[in-house]
Amino acid sequence: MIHTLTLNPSVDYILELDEIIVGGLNRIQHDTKFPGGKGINVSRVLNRMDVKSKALGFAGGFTGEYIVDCLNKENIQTDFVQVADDTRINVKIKTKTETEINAKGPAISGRNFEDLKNKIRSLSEDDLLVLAGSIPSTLPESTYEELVRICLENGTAFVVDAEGELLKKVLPYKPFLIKPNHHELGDLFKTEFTSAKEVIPYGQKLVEMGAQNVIVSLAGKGAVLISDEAAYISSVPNGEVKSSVGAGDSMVAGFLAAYEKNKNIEKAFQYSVASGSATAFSLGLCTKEKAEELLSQVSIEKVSLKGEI
Ligand SMILES: Nc1ncnc2c1ncn2[C@@H]1O[C@H](COP(=O)(O)OP(=O)(O)O)[C@@H](O)[C@H]1O
Ligand SMILES: O=P(O)(O)OC[C@H]1O[C@](O)(COP(=O)(O)O)[C@@H](O)[C@@H]1O
Repeated sequence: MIHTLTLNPSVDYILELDEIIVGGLNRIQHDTKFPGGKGINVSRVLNRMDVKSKALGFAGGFTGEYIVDCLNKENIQTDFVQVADDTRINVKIKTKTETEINAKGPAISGRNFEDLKNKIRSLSEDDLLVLAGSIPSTLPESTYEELVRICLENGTAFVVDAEGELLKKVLPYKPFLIKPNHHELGDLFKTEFTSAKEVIPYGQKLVEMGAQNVIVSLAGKGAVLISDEAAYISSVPNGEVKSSVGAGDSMVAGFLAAYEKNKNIEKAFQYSVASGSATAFSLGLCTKEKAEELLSQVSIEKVSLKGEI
């Protein structure tokens, strides 16, 4: 079974208004809240795609209760470690552009972390763990590395969607999939990208460092999948972006949902991009119907890499 891990979940509070007056009183035209955090978003999209998953992580206080409640109401199984402080609230301000204010999150005690490790220890080779998002500030940057070592011991495959050192440190353990966006990839290699093609050699470096499959998303400019066999460049559908919060997570969920059905990397990548765009074109996360409606607009070009690495 797929398990998702959100070490720093959030209540995502989305505020819509024409413009924001910094230092003034702003009245909101429309507001919504969602249970958020990258692993939770993956579980919610998987559920919409009829794939069962269990959401793990840390949750505390009234905000933690809200998240667990929302997930259970959607029929998503949860097994969160209860922490003393409140789960964070992340504010997403949608004007003509999107501004995100992500809070730090609660403190995690040594006991909390031990409890979580015991839950990861209970996974087997029939399971897959998705480790996604930032970690609470009280945990060290080696946290994901420590957890994927447990996966390796138990033969549990894993996927990582994280930035910087968190991501770098898990590569030697051979993640099945990683999904940096082009900014995160640029930060890793101290460079910038303007097109999908430019990303390929850097994706290949991540494959050399251990990743089995690397998806790099470039928002409206397309996406790239790189493995040791080939690279695929994808177009993205045209549409009006309503909110791109969770678009990256929808790509991870779409990829896993399709791969579980057909074990075909190229088709899973196409479904992944359609799912990301379906979320970008929605307020909230995509539905299966919306993702499938966009599928025919996602064209994939295969680029052979044999002998080029
Ligand atoms: N302007 C856009 N037009 C179409 N699709 C988009 C747009 N912005 C984002 N997406 C979809 O969402 C995916 C993830 O977006 P991106 O911003 O690159 O990732 P992340 O959410 O991880 O930062 C893209 O690959 C694409 O499928
Ligand atoms: O847009 P993405 O990258 O898919 O992820 C969106 C999710 O990530 C968050 O911004 C949290 O991100 P971090 O875990 O990296 O702090 C949530 O508020 C939101 O639900």
